[in-house]
Amino acid sequence: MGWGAAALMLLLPATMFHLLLVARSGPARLLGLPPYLPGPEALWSPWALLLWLTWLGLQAAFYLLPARKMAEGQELKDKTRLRYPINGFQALVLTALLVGLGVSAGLPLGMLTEMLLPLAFVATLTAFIFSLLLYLKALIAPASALAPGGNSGNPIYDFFLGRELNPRICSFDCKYFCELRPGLIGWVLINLALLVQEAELRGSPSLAMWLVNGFQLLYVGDALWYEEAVLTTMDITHDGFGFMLAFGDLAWVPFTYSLQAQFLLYHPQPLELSMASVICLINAVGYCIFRGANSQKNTFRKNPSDPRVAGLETISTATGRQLLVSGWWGMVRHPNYLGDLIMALAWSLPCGVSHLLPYFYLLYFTALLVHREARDEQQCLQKYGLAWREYCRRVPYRIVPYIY
Ligand SMILES: NC(=O)C1=CN([C@@H]2O[C@H](COP(=O)(O)OP(=O)(O)OC[C@H]3O[C@@H](n4cnc5c(N)ncnc54)[C@H](OP(=O)(O)O)[C@@H]3O)[C@@H](O)[C@H]2O)C=CC1
Ligand SMILES: CC(C)CCC[C@@H](C)[C@H]1CC=C2C3=C(CC[C@@]21C)[C@@]1(C)CC[C@H](O)C[C@@H]1CC3
Repeated sequence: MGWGAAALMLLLPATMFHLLLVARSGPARLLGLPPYLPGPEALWSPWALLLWLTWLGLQAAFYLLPARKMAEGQELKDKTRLRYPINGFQALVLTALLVGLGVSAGLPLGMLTEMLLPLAFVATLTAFIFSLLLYLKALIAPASALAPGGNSGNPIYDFFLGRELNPRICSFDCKYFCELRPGLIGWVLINLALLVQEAELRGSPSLAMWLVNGFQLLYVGDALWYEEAVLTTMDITHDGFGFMLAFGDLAWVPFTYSLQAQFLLYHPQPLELSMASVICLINAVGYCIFRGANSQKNTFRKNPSDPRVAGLETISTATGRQLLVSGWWGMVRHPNYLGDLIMALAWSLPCGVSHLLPYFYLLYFTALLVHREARDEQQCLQKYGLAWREYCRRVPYRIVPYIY
């Protein structure tokens, strides 16, 4: 258990650095060796540390600004509910304004692309230090504040999974903040810097770069616009906050999810307008399924008699909650994952088919969602018992109709 966690703590950062190095190498081979091993001078930069801490501080300040709404989380073990500010989209807009002002005043945004390696290094370092502090904080937390997993007694495993469910400093919720702000907004900022750098190098950004930037901005904008929905995800309601999420949120998301744009900067790809239109269509189909499914479930969970969902067929469960068996949730048991995967494909296609590297996200994400789906099934079976079995009988496919 502990060995597996230790191996992942080495393997995940190593994979991220491998991707960063390979993306800028000539052959850009996903499965090849990295072109060189970076020395300390390539990884460590006090400027990167300063920039990273400023970024975290800025996003924390945006988090603390008055919110348009305060949302309540799920009921906790001690029957209380935490309150969360809904101002993530506001943070995105404020960041965009600030960056826009900076660029018009001469800020060399494209230079950020030269700092990706040291920035990824300080983000990884922060994730380690932060997880250690969270582990120590959990030692003095009451038992009711601990997560169901992550408290096995094996320190390495617990450090990796995270012991406390909702670690907070006063009203500042560390996990909720990290899940949506610095990483997701950082991802689109890195994409933008890559676009600016491409314009500087080649006169204008390529069509492929525009598509990748546009699609991923839509995804991040959507996540922040529907921020409240994250409060019902297993990351917030079930998982502790440890190295896996801290590293995932702060380092993995910004530095590996921007891989397609990184690849395009160093390996420009021609893209016909007709092919670009097909890719836009694929992204639109994926987005409609993803958003349609997520909104249908959220609307239903908030108010089952809402006219938009009142006509859908349902199964009653012993808990008093119902499960949808028609509409998006009657097609497969995770229609939102299907939409997300179709979008992942559309993000890679602008990079052409000559390299496997830009398809890394699609491969990793398929594995992540298959694993996540299995965990969710387990939890739903525990929660809903026979009613869940009936749902599985009525809707036999998990993610892809007639395939899986
Ligand atoms: N880009 C990325 O890296 C990632 C993206 N995602 C995306 O985040 C979003 C959230 O995903 P995730 O948190 O995994 O899970 P879901 O949003 O799919 O939520 C699963 C929960 O939905 C409820 N549910 C399941 N089936 C039904 C039904 N038939 N009717 C009503 N409710 C049902 C159950 O909870 P209950 O009954 O308690 O309401 C279940 O636990 C997804 O769109 C996913 O694609 C997720 C992970 C990573
Ligand atoms: C480092 C590991 C391999 C795994 C880390 C996993 C994390 C990167 C993801 C766990 C759940 C996530 C969610 C999102 C981003 C990725 C992480 C943090 C979203 C915020 C993406 C946008 C969606 O609209 C909502 C997602 C919720 C879960």
